Amino acid sequence: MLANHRFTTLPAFSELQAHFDTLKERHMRDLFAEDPERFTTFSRRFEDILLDFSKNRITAETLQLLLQLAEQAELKSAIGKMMSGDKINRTEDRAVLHVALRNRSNTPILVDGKDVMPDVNDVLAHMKSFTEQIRSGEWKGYTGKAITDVVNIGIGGSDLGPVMVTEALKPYADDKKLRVHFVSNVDGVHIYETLQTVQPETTLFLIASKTFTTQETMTNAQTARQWFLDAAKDEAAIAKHFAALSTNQKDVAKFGIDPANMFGFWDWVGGRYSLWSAIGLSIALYVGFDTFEELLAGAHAMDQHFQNTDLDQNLPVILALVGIWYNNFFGAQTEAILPYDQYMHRFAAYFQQGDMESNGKSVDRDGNPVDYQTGPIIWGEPGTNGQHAFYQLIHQGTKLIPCDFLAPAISQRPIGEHHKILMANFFAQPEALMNGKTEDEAGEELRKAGKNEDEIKALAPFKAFSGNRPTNSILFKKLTPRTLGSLIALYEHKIFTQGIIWDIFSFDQWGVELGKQLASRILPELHDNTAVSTHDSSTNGLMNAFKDMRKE
Ligand SMILES: O=P(O)(O)OC[C@H]1O[C@](O)(CO)[C@@H](O)[C@@H]1O
Repeated sequence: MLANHRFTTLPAFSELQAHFDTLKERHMRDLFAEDPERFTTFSRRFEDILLDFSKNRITAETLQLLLQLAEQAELKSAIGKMMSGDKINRTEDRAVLHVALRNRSNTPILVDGKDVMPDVNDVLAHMKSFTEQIRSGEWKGYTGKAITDVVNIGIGGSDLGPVMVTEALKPYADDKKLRVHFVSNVDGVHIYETLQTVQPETTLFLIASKTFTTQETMTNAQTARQWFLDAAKDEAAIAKHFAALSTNQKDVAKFGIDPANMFGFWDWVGGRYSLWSAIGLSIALYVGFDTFEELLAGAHAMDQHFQNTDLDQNLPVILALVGIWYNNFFGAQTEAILPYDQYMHRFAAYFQQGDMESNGKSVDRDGNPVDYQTGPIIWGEPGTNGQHAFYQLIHQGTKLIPCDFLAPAISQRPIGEHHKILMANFFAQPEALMNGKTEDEAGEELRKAGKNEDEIKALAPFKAFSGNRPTNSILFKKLTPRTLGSLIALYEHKIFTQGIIWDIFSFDQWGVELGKQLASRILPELHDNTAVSTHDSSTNGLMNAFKDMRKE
């Protein structure tokens, strides 16, 4: 069981508040000027990953107090509890063991007294042999042809991780053994457009759903099944073209999927932490099983770092603490994740679910409403695209938006000057956000450009940048499977750390239930043209307008 505490009554919390008052007006430009060692003091390395957090509004004292906060929240003990299979997801009475899925050292991890590792290894072995059969062409479809396309049907955690990772590791699929497609939205457009691009006789469908009851996924799966049967005209052919990634054996069997094609996992794998499980089968099929294992190994290495490294050297802990500093003291509402790597273009979207579904909570572990801020709004797009879209607000808007910049030192696709240009931007943006530009500096530039003093006076306020806007820079050698695994685990553990310190449960997601319940109540009401009057006037009005529009 996790120990409860009231976040705002931890001794370090009030010390941080007092400290904040002394620091809030200080400019990072001055902090850098005062300390030539600032980069060394506020940067950490893990394998090929460098975290520079020196461009934050912190001093050595801030870091010390934040570390005390983590200690007072008993973070170390909480990490130990997660890693050893304690049922820390109390509202669902479950352990939280995505770390077991990538536990490459194979040390036993017990849940209810039973080591989970043999089952984990069995599923990995099953995934491996299946992957090899499909990729080698040994596995034949119902007309005797090899599989060329894999369609993963899933949503949320059963989609976002595989999408993000297959995009990120595209260079590792250069052998072009298989194409992968992802269908998530219940909007029929999504499955329609995907089915336009594949052939029944050479397509493998992966029905990815932890519960195997998710409305969107089951609707898409039934449509895919029907589309397939329209061509194959034989239910026996399903065994060659459908596999299930799920914890729900009963419903998988009901759907008609051969039990030999079911890849299981367990209730202690949270949906948004499941890409390491059977849910990652599309990844393994796309990049090959060895590459998938490297991804697992990278995550495992980060798990060990998180568990065994002192808090002040611990990358996930530092990221988490810096986030708390802005969230709870500066009042920042959002955090941007900005990868300068086109292959990582779904990284922010992935952690939108990872972070917001985990820490979007307003009740503490005692069941009391919290009187402080918890999880931030996560958003972001790859650089440099974002620079030409929303960075204006980050540079000159009224909101404080802490940003994480991520980039590889070595491009997967070194072409001409592209990577150096990309990296020049990666270095320039955090520098600009930190330093800003004073009105005097802006005026001087205008003077040099030939403007007269009246023009300078009129224009300089618009051309000035306040600066003092915080960033973390995460520079890594190359986006290898191992590094990607480590980066994902880095953010996962950041989320865990923040949840522990905020005294909330990060591994349930009750907030998604109400909308689901209402949708299932509304669906039957859409089946005929009868006017609806059972909801509030807005919902009634909208539903009735919908019915009217469809009459015309
Ligand atoms: O894998 P499943 O059971 O289909 O769930 C999909 C997603 O739905 C959610 O439960 C939220 O509705 C997520 O937590 C999960 O990742």
